[in-house]
Amino acid sequence: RKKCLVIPDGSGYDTSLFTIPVKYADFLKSILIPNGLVKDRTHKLAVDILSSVPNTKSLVVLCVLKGGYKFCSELVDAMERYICSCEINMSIKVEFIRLKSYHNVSSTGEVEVIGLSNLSHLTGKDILIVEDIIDTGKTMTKALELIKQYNPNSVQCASLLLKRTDKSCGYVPEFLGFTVPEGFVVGFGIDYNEFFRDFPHIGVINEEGIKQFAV
Ligand SMILES: O=P(O)(O)OC[C@H]1O[C@H](OP(=O)(O)OP(=O)(O)O)[C@H](O)[C@@H]1O
Ligand SMILES: Oc1ncnc2c1N=NC2
Ligand SMILES: [Mg+2]
Ligand SMILES: [Mg+2]
Repeated sequence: RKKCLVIPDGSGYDTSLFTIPVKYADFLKSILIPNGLVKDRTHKLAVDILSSVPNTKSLVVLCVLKGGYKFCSELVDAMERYICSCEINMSIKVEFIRLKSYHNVSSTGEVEVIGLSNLSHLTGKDILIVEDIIDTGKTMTKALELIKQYNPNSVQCASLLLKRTDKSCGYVPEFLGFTVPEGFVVGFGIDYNEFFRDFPHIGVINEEGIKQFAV
């Protein structure tokens, strides 16, 4: 598997070193990956992905909502800039699928497919699934199972984060931004019960936050 950036166990910057939205200030333990580093790493992933599909004329990017939206937007923008500046003849279409399995800090074990956009036009296409984080791997396993039913030409996955956890089913994406230690991460599209998606950095929620926004 290609290299990725390992965020070591015990990492984390003091939140006082960054601008933090007031509404979240008391509910974060630390900043794991600042927004700038997230974007820098994403831009390199865009080049890695395009270098791995030299003869593909059209790529379908399948964004897994809701968590994947910020990473997918940043990744596709970087891919389009590269395609344009290198004068590559290629088109990218973005499609969306909504999968949900988390409640508070745990996977429910069931992956709910919400509002399935018709995936029939994935048949015969080269697909890149884009996710924010892979933890147990249940969501990605479900996504792959769903998509393969439509006989695509190829399927690869890009995930911003991979959690180093013994709960993992062992699935590893073809393209990966960072591996992160145990701990519930939030920000850059990643939520805790729909909170923190708008938080610009990847941070670790604290116990007060887990209580404050529990459902
Ligand atoms: O590998 P897993 O253990 O399945 O966890 C990873 C998945 O869980 C989260 O989605 P969530 O269910 O929170 O829905 P959301 O994307 O709308 O936040 C996250 O965005 C990934 O899709
Ligand atoms: O750490 C996490 N933070 C938010 N959402 C998810 C996480 N792991 N799987 C889903
Ligand atoms: Mg998700
Ligand atoms: Mg979520």
